[in-house]
Amino acid sequence: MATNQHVVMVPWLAFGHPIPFFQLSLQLARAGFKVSFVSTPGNTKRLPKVPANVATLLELVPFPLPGLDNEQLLPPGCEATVDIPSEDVQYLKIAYDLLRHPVKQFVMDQKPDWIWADVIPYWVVEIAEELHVPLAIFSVFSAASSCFFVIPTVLTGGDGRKKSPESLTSAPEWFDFPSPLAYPRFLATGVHEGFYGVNASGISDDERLAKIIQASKAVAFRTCPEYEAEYLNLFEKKSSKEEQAMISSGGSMFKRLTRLCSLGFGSECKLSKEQVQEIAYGVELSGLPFLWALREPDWAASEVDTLPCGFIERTQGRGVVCFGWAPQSEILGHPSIGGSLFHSGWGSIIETLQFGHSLVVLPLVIDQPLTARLLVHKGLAVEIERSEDGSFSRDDIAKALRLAMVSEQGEKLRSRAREAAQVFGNRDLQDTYFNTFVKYLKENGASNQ
Ligand SMILES: C[C@@H]1O[C@H](OP(=O)(O)OP(=O)(O)OC[C@H]2O[C@@H](n3ccc(=O)[nH]c3=O)[C@H](O)[C@@H]2O)[C@H](O)[C@H](O)[C@H]1O
Repeated sequence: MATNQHVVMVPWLAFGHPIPFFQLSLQLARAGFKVSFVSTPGNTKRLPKVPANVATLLELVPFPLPGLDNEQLLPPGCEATVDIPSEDVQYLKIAYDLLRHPVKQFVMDQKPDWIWADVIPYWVVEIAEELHVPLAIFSVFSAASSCFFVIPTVLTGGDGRKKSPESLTSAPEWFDFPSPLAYPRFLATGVHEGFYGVNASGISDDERLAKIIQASKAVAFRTCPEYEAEYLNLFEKKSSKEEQAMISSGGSMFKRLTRLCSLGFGSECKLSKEQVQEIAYGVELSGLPFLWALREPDWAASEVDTLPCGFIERTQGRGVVCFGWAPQSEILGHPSIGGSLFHSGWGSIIETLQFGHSLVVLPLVIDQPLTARLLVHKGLAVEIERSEDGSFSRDDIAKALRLAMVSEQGEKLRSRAREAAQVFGNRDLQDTYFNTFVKYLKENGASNQ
């Protein structure tokens, strides 16, 4: 059995991806694997420092993002979705796809035991096949979201039928159990276009995912059966893949629920002026203390312009707005945080539930409506009421925050969130899943072929 196997990690350039890939890389290095984490110089600089005790095993491999000819499709220095408007992500994919060349050379030189890829770099398939390196996919999405989109025929090597926007508004026909997963009408068209639409990169996200999944020996999910066993079983039943259930590295258990609410909307959501203002008025109306991680949006001339006039002054002493990239994981682990208002990004959900926080969700893009539906179905979150056109009101924001954080009828929600911490923050459980994952790697790596 190979010892000190070498794993090459290839995450996508959206921060909900490199962070879990980095956490997994750290765990593998601690387990004695050599890990090469491939990204761009700007992104590797934004990751936490590699601890000294694994610095010889975990290497960040920064490949400069190739320039996109002189059309300046991407402003210089933009290396992640957080740096650009949503409509420019297609150009980031073009630049990212050009990394296939340095990555192929690296794999040729290093001869690793594994390539573990994300859902976007479909070109790793050709590299893995040509250089005979086992390929697998690490899904930073939940098993439920993956089951919703990965059509069974794709899993068995057939063509993925492109679903219609209408079909996204109900649970897929291949779900053999009742499921709340579905998109509200006001998001279905946008999500459909984002996943199935062909963009400037020349290949749609669903085709990228299908190519990688079909060529992968295994699929690893950042989750656990205690939360979504029915979806993990469905995925396994519909595919010949083995799948490893595991959860991200947990933090310390959260002991006390106090009333400070943290707000964050991930790295991909670009909130409009109306949305930011309505959220601000809602937080103000709730009367709750808060900490808001707010990235300055493109439409604001300055940080202060982002918020309603006088908001900072009126909430002085009760709330803090942290502009720019905030240390979210650390904030959530702080004993004064009692709950979170999030966009329902899977990474933030895992980070929140491991501390037993009560959750208020405002899903906006990609898989968020699905992860929100499942959280509400399991009694772990309250979702902000939305109108037909997707808009929401400050009153609904305030009502949901008070229900989740302080009101009597929210006690059941809060106690369920505390119970969820027994799973999402359970190190023993995570170690069990991780050790199963390591055993699989060692028994199926290149040197065992
Ligand atoms: C998986 C998928 O990738 C995307 O992730 P996105 O970045 O939006 O959100 P998270 O998954 O919460 O990931 C966000 C990650 O960025 C970290 N963070 C964010 C903001 C900040 O100021 N500081 C931080 O440290 C946060 O701690 C988390 O680890 C898609 O939306 C999708 O919905 C999600 O399921």
